[in-house]
Amino acid sequence: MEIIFYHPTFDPACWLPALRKALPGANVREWRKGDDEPADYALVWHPPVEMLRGRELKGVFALGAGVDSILSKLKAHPEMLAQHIPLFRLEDTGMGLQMQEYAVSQVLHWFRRFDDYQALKQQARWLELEEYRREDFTIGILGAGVLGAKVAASLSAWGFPLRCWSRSHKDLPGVTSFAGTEELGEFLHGTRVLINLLPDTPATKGLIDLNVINQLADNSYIMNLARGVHVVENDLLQALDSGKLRGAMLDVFSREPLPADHPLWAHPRVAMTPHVAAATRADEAIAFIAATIGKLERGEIVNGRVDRVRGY
Ligand SMILES: NC(=O)C1=CN([C@@H]2O[C@H](COP(=O)(O)OP(=O)(O)OC[C@H]3O[C@@H](n4cnc5c(N)ncnc54)[C@H](OP(=O)(O)O)[C@@H]3O)[C@@H](O)[C@H]2O)C=CC1
Ligand SMILES: O=CC(=O)O
Repeated sequence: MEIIFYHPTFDPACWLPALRKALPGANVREWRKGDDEPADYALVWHPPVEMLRGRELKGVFALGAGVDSILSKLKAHPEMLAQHIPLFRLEDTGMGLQMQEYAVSQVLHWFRRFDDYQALKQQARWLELEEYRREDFTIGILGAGVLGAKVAASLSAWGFPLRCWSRSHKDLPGVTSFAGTEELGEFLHGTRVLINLLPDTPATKGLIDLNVINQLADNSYIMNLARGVHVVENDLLQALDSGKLRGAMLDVFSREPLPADHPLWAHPRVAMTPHVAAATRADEAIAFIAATIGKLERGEIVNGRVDRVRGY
């Protein structure tokens, strides 16, 4: 079995030996420009078109959870990957726990008003603020897939009222489920903390705009852990300035790296991280890929296949 690997930033010296160990019998090589030798599987992130074009692969694995970049490239270059070649993505592989750490720590930060106390500290003011009550701190999670469900489970342990919004209804313990555009308004009404874990698809781009934000509870918070294109950044800034939103925690942006002159950098009630909410962990990703290839070779059912029409 021949496997080709391409990632613009991952170190092949770390990945290739680990892949060879997990897939004994497979020849794993780093794909380099000009390599058109046969391959059975490709493991990729932001692959050049010429790497995949014309290959009769048994499967392509995206080395991350989101497949928006590869699907948008495919839209521009449909010849890159024939429709019948299955595309897989990483399901959890350690990202769930990272998302839980991120979401829980930030929700508690807002709930215990550490952002307000930090602002008071800047003014050397000793002031006891009114406590927030859990019952006024409903958390709404956009996207209740692999990562959204994990985040919901971790917040549920802290006793917050929880709701999720997805395409289909979910049965998650302690979480009220809403589905489809017809239930979006009900989901937003009363939500105090909005956490975004949707995939980037034509249906979700620009979803978090002023219209959506205005339906949240007053003094609400937004945490974007998915993709920058989900949030209309000017609308977010407007809602922060009007006081509708109390704060935003952003991991992803419409442009990455965020340009140095972008107003989000300077906004006092915006906190941010540089797209690090949940990184691909080599060991767990390789275990998932090796197990999936094993199942594919044996003709078994596998997880993680992307529906290219649906877009995730
Ligand atoms: N910032 C970071 O470091 C990282 C960001 N991510 C982002 O997180 C995203 C989510 O990952 P993951 O949980 O694994 O993805 P999943 O595919 O498992 O979950 C996606 C969820 O979104 C829902 N959904 C999709 N389209 C719509 C729609 N139009 N309306 C309502 N709900 C919709 C799905 O509904 P249904 O269940 O009904 O199909 C599903 O619940 C990734 O696509 C990626 O962009 C991922 C990893 C790291
Ligand atoms: O943003 C990262 C991913 O895995 O998707």
